[in-house]
Amino acid sequence: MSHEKTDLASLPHTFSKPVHLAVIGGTGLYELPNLKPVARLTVSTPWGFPSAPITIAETQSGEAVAFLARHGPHHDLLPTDVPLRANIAALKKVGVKAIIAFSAVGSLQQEIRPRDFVVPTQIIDRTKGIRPSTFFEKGFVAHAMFGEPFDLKLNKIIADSIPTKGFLEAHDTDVEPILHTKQHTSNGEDLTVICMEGPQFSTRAESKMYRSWGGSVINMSVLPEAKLAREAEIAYQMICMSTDYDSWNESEEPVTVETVVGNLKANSSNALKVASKLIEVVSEDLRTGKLGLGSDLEGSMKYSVSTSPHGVKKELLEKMHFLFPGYWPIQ
Ligand SMILES: CSC[C@H]1O[C@H](OP(=O)(O)O)[C@H](O)[C@@H]1O
Ligand SMILES: Nc1ncnc2[nH]cnc12
Repeated sequence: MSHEKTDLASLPHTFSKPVHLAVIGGTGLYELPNLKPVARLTVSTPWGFPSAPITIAETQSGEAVAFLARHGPHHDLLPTDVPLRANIAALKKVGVKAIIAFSAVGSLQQEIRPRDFVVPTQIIDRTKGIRPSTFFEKGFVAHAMFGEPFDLKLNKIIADSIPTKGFLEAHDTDVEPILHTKQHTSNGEDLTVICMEGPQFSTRAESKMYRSWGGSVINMSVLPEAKLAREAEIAYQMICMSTDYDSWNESEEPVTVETVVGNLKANSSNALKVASKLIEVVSEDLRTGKLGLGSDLEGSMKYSVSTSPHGVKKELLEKMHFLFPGYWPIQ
């Protein structure tokens, strides 16, 4: 169902209830047109403004979901320039406990075909250390756990709710896309997303090296987004939408934006289908607390701090209170 187009600028700028679930849209996914937008929030954070105002939309059954376009509504932010701390902090402020993040990726494996979807379980960092990657700073030191970079409960909900075959639709071809999950790989192996800096794509040698490292797919977006969500105690899972075979596959032209864009339309419409299904399932879980989504992260950062809070500068603690109200008393 596509919803009548609403003039987003005319929406209220406040929303009184906390919103527990967020969808981050990547390349090709700039809105959730099948949901009814009910508010558009401009959230100022100690780390600046997010990539775009956050749209609050409602499902037919009245569940509220927050939507944020990672590269801005007109895709004018390079992967390196996405204000990730502001994005995650703003979502935390509206009450988000779980994030489903979509990303257009290159495939590093023959069996992951363009237009297939992948739910990764591991990450390898190939960014260049030029993206601010933590909410903490000199004067207040903390170390979040990141051995499992994605939320395992969210990962399982996705694998249980979306069938591997028969759910994603073929568009203008007869090849039906597949959803790849760790649960459905023959040997239960991790599916690994390599995160590179970009904005240029990889060389063939790099692409082959990533394959030798066990990489499944490659993008420019999962880090530090996933790290910041973990620090903010938000359950986070990325859903990767394959658009190309990157540069390793010598029987294909190395990836170009044209190839990526060619597959985006089919991917975006499948992403909306996946998002609609997951919004219902995850919202219900967050409402009933059945699986306790996000609950195992609650309070985790309180015990991850190395600095004694007594000597910490007041301004720094005030900044931290934006994310963790009440964790460390301000004297
Ligand atoms: C346009 S291809 C490269 C671009 O696409 C992906 O963006 P996103 O993850 O936001 O969908 C990839 O990470 C690169 O930023
Ligand atoms: N081959 C690729 N490398 C990095 N990011 C991508 N996004 C889509 N395709 C990609």
